[in-house]
Formats: sequence, C-alpha cells, structure tokens
Amino acid sequence: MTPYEASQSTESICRLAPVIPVLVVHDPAQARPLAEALVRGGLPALEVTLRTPAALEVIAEMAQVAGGTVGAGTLLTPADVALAVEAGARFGVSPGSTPVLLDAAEEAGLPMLAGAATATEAMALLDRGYTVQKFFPAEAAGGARALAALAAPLPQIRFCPTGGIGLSNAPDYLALSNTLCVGGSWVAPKTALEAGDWNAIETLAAEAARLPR
Ligand SMILES: O=C(O)C(=O)C[C@H](O)[C@H](O)COP(=O)(O)O
Repeated sequence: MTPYEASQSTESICRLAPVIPVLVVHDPAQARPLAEALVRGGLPALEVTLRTPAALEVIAEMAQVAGGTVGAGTLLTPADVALAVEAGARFGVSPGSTPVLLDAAEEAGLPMLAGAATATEAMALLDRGYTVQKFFPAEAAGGARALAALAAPLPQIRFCPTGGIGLSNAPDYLALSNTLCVGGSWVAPKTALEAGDWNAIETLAAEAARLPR
C-alpha cells in the first residue's frame, strides 16, 4: 500500500464520524458489548490501543461487530503492525512516526494514521506522501491554536487531533479547516467500562456523534 492509498483510507475512516473513540480494554469479554454500544451511538471507527495484554483479542472480537471499523492504536514497532494485522485491524494509529514503522505498515497494507506534533514532523510525513495525520498530543502540543497555525503553511495536510480532547473542547478542533475528526478516550471512561454500563457509553457516543464539523 502506498502512502497515498493509506491516506485515502484513513481519510474515509476519519470521515465516518466526528470522533474516533480511543479504547483501553483489559477484558476481552467486554469487546463486543463495548463496540456495539459505540456503533449504536453513532461512532463506527474504533481505536483499540495496544496497551493491555488483552488488546489483540479485543481487536479480533470487535472486528466481527457489524458496522464497526476497528483499528489498532499505540503501534510502535514493525512487530506491533504484524500483530495488529493478524488480529484483524483495518487501520493503525501511532503517537509518532518512524521510518521502520511506516515501512512495515506499507508492506503489510495497513493504512496508518501516523502521529506528528510539529511542523517538521508533519512535513516529514507529507514528504513521504501522508496527507492525513494524527496531531498528538493535541492539547499539550498547543491545542487547537497550534493546529490552526499549521493550516496556514500546510493546508494540504488534514489531521485527527488526539490527546486531552473531550466533549467541551472538541468543537474548537472540529471547526478547523484542517481537522477531519478528533480522537479521544472520553467516550469510554474507565468507570463505565468497569461497571459494564453500555447504556452510559452509548449515550456518550451519541453525544459525540452529534458534534458539528
Ligand atoms: O498511543 C496512541 O496511539 C494513541 O492513540 C494515544 C491516544 O491518542 C491518547 O492517549 C488519547 O488521549 P486521551 O483522549 O487524552 O486519553
């Protein structure tokens, strides 16, 4: 897969809904009800972070949920890419970008939403052909003002900002010309997950899905 094709795929995924939930799941038994609640609420694109021992099993379970598009987050190494693809991930997300990681994703045909936090990092990805990128850590790296400033010299790059975003500040990003969607963990909070409160998660998803962009 070329970086151009990867960007086309990640753009379509980012256009599915205003928010991509960032999920940290410890129990594979929660995968299906969680994905179903998020999809019912109107958020079909899901990012499962490879930060728990259960993550690959969670991806495999979620990949079978109708209407969902499941990706793997926190991809750091070529080995992570291979495991994510094997589990059934349809896209990958990384906090930053390294040539070996991008090589592996391109070879494996996994569309990457790779991270950049500065103009230099965004330009390096653009040089390689990635016109859709993750802006991470969004709030800590200057927030919506920083992302808006990048749009002036780099209008051809579109972003999914992630990191520190919630319902209250998501609109600041979604109003920007260079933002396709935002990522965030707020739609699947730890307390609701621990309680298996799928209705609460569906309500949070529905609220997020209604955000204008
Ligand atoms: O490691 C990755 O690939 C990630 O995707 C990192 C996540 O985007 C953020 O950790 C989510 O940040 P919060 O919404 O503030 O919890």
